[in-house]
Amino acid sequence: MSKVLVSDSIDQVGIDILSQVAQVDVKIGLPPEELVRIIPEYDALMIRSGTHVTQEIIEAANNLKIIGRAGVGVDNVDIPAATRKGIVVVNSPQGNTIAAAEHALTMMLSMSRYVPDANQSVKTGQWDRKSFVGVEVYKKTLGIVGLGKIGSHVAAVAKAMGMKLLAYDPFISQERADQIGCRLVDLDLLIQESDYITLHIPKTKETYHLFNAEVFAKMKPTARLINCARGGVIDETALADALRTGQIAGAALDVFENEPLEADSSLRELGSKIVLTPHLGASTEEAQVNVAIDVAEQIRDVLLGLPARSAVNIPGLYPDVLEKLKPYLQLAETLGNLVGQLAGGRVDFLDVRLQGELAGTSSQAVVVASLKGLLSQALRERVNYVNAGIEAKERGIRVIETRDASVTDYTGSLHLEAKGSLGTHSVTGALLGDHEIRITSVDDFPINVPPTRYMLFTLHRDVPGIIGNIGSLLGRFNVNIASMQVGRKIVRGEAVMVLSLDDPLPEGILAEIIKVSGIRDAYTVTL
Ligand SMILES: NC(=O)c1ccc[n+]([C@@H]2O[C@H](COP(=O)([O-])OP(=O)(O)OC[C@H]3O[C@@H](n4cnc5c(N)ncnc54)[C@H](O)[C@@H]3O)[C@@H](O)[C@H]2O)c1
Ligand SMILES: O=C(O)[C@H](O)COP(=O)(O)O
Repeated sequence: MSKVLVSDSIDQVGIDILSQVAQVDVKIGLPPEELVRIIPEYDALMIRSGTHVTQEIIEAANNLKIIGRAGVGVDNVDIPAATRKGIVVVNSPQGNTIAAAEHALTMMLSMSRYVPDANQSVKTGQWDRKSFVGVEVYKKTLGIVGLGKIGSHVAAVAKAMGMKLLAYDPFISQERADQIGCRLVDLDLLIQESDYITLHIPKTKETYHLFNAEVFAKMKPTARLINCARGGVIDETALADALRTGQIAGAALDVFENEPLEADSSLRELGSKIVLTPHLGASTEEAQVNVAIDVAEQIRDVLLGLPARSAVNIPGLYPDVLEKLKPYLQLAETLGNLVGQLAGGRVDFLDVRLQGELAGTSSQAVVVASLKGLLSQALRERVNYVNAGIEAKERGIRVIETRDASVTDYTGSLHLEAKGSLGTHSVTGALLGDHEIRITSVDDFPINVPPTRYMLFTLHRDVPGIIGNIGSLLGRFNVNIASMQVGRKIVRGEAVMVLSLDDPLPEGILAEIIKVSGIRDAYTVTL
């Protein structure tokens, strides 16, 4: 039975789903060295933002197939290391959208009306109505940085509260911003004109300390900043200075560069100018049920050999695409394996040509499947849909994709051409009505054979006697021929012969085959 480690607190509904297919161990708050020690036992790891899945942990994770992040942000997982190791990483892109958006709005309002401080004052026996005179958000300008799922929901609610909306997001179209009712502007203008700025961006190289001393100097002195996205997008030391010196009026933070926030952080000493919560954006009952179900189902599926619906490191393999392309992916893997062996080791170029009906489909998954097949001889079970692209890149394989919808020999066909240590070779394949794979050309010679485990390909002159000579040679070595076919472009010109064999070719026989008069070249392939 598979084993799943749950190392952050997740809703019981997730544990129940995982328990259908695996032994589930819940161990929260493990020190990193303990995680490194026990991770080899596990097939799957389920986390939230509390567990940092470092390269060291991934390298030790010799049985791990999937890391499930019950939430959105995967910046606490070393994705390149997981990808290289062939571990699929999944998240729940939408399960906590509403919770996070509502938390940002809560922070905006409670900061504006001093709710946390007023509450504290009443609870400590006071009745102070003078110190907590707030400001309204109505008719104020809200600058939204990152107009994705959470930013868009914040925009919809803020609009209903009568706020004017500005947005900065270099990856969002004007049309989308118009739909949401936001004026798309550059970051500088947003910083200068906003009364409130709310951040809904991921933490990346580009967004690290995006809000820094220079930015605070440009903000209105009455402006307030909200961050329910990720710690690290704000320079916290510069923010504390800006609040202390009155450069800006307030801040409300749910996320921090280091979590838990250090006990002596200067952010804790800014009184009513700042509202702080301990990363509670996703902490609603509804969101926790959503993300636990979403991610536990994906872990269960992957452990059962099914695809994941929200993998962040499998290019192009969305469930609907996958369902349609599944038979073609098998074709691509088989042809990739075949052309890789014909081209010899050290392939440095692969052309993936999608023909006929296939030319109209999303090619990314077909390319990944072709690469998986191509690399399977070298990497065996170490290569999968997760790491095929990165492995190919690291081996310096240049991949190009071409499309030719005009090819109509079969409904859809795939042509792969590879250049390797044995020169440039190509294969084409198609699917029959029942999804059976057919190899339909080798080095542009037309054939029609199903792939089999052991195959022999020869390039020869189309003259009498060759087929008989090869047949008797194989007979002498006790190799049984299951089927044989010749493909040629012109009579008595060059031709290829394809033999399906019941047994692998014994050592040394290929050299004997090449010596047969008329044979130019011979290749043996194991699929
Ligand atoms: N506080 C919490 O508990 C909590 C909960 C959920 C999500 N989050 C965080 O909120 C953030 C947003 O989540 P989402 O679901 O809306 O993600 P999303 O992917 O839907 O939206 C992110 C948006 O940021 C934009 N973006 C990327 N780089 C940018 C840049 N340099 N400048 C401006 N915009 C940029 C993208 O184009 C995208 O539209 C994430 O960091 C996520 O981890 C926090
Ligand atoms: O990215 C997210 O989904 C949020 O930051 C939530 O994090 P959490 O699951 O640790 O609450």
